[in-house]
Amino acid sequence: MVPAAAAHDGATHGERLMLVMHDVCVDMGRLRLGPIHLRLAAGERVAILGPSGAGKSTLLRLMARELRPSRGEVLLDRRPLAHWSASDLARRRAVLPQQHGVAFGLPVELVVALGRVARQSDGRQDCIVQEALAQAQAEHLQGRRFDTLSGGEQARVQLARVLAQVWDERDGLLLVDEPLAAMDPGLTLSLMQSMRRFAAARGHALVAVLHDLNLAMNHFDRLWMVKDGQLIADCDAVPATVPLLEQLYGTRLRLLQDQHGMAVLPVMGREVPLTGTHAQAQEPLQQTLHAMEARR
Ligand SMILES: Nc1ncnc2c1ncn2[C@@H]1O[C@H](COP(=O)(O)OP(=O)(O)OP(=O)(O)O)[C@@H](O)[C@H]1O
Repeated sequence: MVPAAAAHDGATHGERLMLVMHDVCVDMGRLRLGPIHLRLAAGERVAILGPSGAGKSTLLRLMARELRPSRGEVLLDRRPLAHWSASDLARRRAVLPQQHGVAFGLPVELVVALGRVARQSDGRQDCIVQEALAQAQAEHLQGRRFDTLSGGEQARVQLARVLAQVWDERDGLLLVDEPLAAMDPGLTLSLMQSMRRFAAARGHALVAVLHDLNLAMNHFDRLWMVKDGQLIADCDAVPATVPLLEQLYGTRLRLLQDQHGMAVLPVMGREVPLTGTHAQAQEPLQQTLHAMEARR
């Protein structure tokens, strides 16, 4: 498909480069992810999109150093991730996995405080835990056992844990995998705004794996589109990317737009021919990319 760099070269507008992936590959069972080349600037918000099983979480785990690449290198602040000590890395970046697997009966406050374990003397811990719970709209869950909470309540406590982890950092990195999937629409919106405010106030970059196209289009600067283990596009989250999204999912999409933002709706029963197998499908894609190039 189209080289990702054709649409966006990442961090080339004078921003401070935070994370670089160079020629990264990893084998995950039947899926080979990569080679991936990516650049992320401090303070950017990027949504990772793609069909189920495409390799989105795998990409996030490589950025988090939860997985080591079989080839290539991931650099954070120009230093290979492999050279970071566990405690330095824990202070600099926080990871919210899709499945957090904390099934034991810890109190909510302790689950959030787990985000602070890399700090040895931390006089502000109790205060930060409280404030992180408030940001994640989970204050009222204090005193409860984590394993008695609903899915959406557990997700908010886990979100508070990652906020607490990078609470007093500058220019850190938040890596979150479907963080709002278990939330109702009102909570989804207010927690998305909370995450944005939190990241913006500290200069943190925010990278989120998402299935919600509307969140991606309205709250993120950039989209990384992953399909079959390949990064097929790296582009701005603007209406002109809708044809790319149709190619990504093989589904016709309808874009609605007003002064409040955009909505992207799948249209039933109208499949898009996939690029690579149908030459004519290349056309809207090329036009979109040329339009993006022209805007730069
Ligand atoms: N530890 C593993 N061992 C073997 N295969 C794996 C492992 N982890 C992931 N995979 C496979 O790699 C592929 C990509 O998985 P990944 O979790 O990155 O997909 P995804 O795009 O995040 O999917 P979803 O949207 O369904 O969460 C899948 O086919 C998955 O089965």
